[in-house]
Amino acid sequence: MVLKLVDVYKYIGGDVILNRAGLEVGEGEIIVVKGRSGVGKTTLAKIASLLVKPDRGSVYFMGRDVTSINDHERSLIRLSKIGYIDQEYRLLPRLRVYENIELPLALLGYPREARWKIIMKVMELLEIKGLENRFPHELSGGQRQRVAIARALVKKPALIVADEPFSNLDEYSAERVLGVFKEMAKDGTAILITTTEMEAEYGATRYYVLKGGRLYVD
Ligand SMILES: Nc1ncnc2c1ncn2[C@@H]1O[C@H](COP(=O)(O)OP(=O)(O)OP(=O)(O)O)[C@@H](O)[C@H]1O
Repeated sequence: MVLKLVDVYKYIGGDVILNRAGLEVGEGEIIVVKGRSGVGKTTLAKIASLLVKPDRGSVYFMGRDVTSINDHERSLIRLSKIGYIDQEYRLLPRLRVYENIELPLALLGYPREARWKIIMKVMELLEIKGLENRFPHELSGGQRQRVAIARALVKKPALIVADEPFSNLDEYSAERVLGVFKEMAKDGTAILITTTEMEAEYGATRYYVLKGGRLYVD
C-alpha cells in the first residue's frame, strides 16, 4: 500500500471536516474521491500529500507510520516521493514555466542535461511545449493547471495527489491529462484524484464519496 489513512479526523474552526475518514491507495491504482464543493476534499488531499497533519488518526506512507514525523522528514518525503497538484496551482510567479517545472528536479540534484530531457517529454505529453519561457501570469488557467501537473509529474513520484485537476481543462485536455495519469499508474504510481463531478467516470480502480466527513466507497 502506498498510502493509507486510518480513522482520520480534522477540525477547522470548531467544525469537524473529516470524521473518521479512511482511504487506501495502492501501487498502480487510480483512486477518485468525489464530493460537493466545501465538503473537505482539499483538506483530505493535503493530509494525503503530508502537507497537513490530521488532528486524530493515522497516516501510513509506503508502509511507514508518518503521522507524527517531524517537518524536515515530512518535506523530504514530499519532495522525493509525492507529487501534489494544488487546486490553485501555486506556481512561482517570478519563475518561468520551464523553471517552475524544473524546480523539484533541481532540488533533487538531477543533472541539467537529464532535467531538460525529462521536462521536454512531459511538456510534450501535456501539450504545453512552446510555453517554456512564459511567466505564469502569461498563461491561461488551463495552461497553468497543466504546468502545475507537469511540475508534479517530472520526478516520477510514488504518489500523485491531484486536487480537482480537470476543473479548468476542456474535455480534450482533461482526457489527455487522464491518459498521462493512466500511463503513470501502469508504471506503478499510485494516484489520488478529487473531483466535484459526482458522475465522473475515469476508469479508476475505486471511487469514494466524501460526505459528512466520511468516505464511502461509491
Ligand atoms: N483555513 C480555513 N479556515 C476556515 N475554514 C476552512 C479553512 N480551510 C477550509 N475551511 C473550511 O473547511 C471546509 C472544507 O474545505 P475544503 O477546501 O477541504 O473543501 P473542498 O471539498 O475541497 O471544496 P471545493 O470543492 O469548493 O474546493 C469548508 O467548509 C471550508 O470553508
